[in-house]
Amino acid sequence: MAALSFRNVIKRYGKGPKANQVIHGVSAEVKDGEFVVIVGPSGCGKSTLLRMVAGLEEISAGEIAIGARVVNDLEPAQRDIAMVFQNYALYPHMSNFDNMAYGLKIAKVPKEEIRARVDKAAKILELGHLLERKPRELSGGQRQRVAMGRAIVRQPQVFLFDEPLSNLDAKLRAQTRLEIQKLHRELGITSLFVTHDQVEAMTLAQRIIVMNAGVMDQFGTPEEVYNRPATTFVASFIGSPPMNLLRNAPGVRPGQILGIRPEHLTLDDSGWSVNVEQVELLGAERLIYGRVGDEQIIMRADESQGAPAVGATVRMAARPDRLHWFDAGSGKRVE
Ligand SMILES: Nc1ncnc2c1ncn2[C@@H]1O[C@H](COP(=O)(O)OP(=O)(O)OP(=O)(O)O)[C@@H](O)[C@H]1O
Repeated sequence: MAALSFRNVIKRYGKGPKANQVIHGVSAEVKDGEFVVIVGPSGCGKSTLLRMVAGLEEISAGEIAIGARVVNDLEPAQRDIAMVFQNYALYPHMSNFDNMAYGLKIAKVPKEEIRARVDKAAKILELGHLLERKPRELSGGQRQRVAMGRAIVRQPQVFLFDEPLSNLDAKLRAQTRLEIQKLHRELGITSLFVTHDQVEAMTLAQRIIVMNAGVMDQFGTPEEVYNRPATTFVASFIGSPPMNLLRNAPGVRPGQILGIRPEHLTLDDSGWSVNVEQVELLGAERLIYGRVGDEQIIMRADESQGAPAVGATVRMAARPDRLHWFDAGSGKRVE
């Protein structure tokens, strides 16, 4: 196991004046044994960051270190990492056992040791009875577990996961998420996990890196990212429905943005006047969509608050201890 350091990492695709810089100086220290999720919308650079750790992309400037070793110039095979991909990348003609054993065979690990390591991984992943089958004879979730098994047997310093759950249906995704958590508890291997899914990020991560167009906007625990978003981008990316960001509401001065999560609004006679445009019933909760002046506002209400009629005018107030203030120019949180 090892810590993982990003030191002012930059990535450009292409050379010369046509070069396209996509990672703009990322610095972060992932602790030994930590599970860190990199999250952000499509194109923000999360896969590029992961692929630079893996050695599948060159690092244009800066350093990546695994433990005490700077890995910039090391081949992927020398980096002591194992990667789990979205599309499993299993060999279809090999049994699941051979798929899991393949990397060890190449590395000339003795046969008995291969058997022992594969059996141990299969036990952790509950794959024991499926080892003699081929990948096509498994479900998507089972295939993903074989892919994880192949990574585990290598006993790497660092696990890299590139959207490994995105091909699974919702139920299997939730189940595999639990398995990955269990795996991390048992093995304690430093892990970097890329996803565009904020729920996955919030539930899996010990800490989250939120990427915004090649810049790391925040690196913090799920609680920090949710309760103290560093920028308006983080505030609107994490949380569903997103945080309300108001520029023109009464009480907001020019140059400021006021952030309020939908669950921190209440119907209260002292609040803003809001025209209700839509009400969505979500089981025990309802979402009330409305307008305060020319801005949209969303409130999450429980049953006790009743449901206003569409077209009605209500008053909404924010919990004063749950206000977030941002600078309108930079989008950064103002303390
Ligand atoms: N080989 C390449 N050549 C040129 N540009 C690239 C290359 N690979 C990625 N990019 C660009 O780099 C940026 C970051 O891409 P990257 O794949 O890291 O994003 P991502 O956050 O992982 O997105 P997604 O969730 O869609 O996979 C994008 O603008 C992309 O177009």
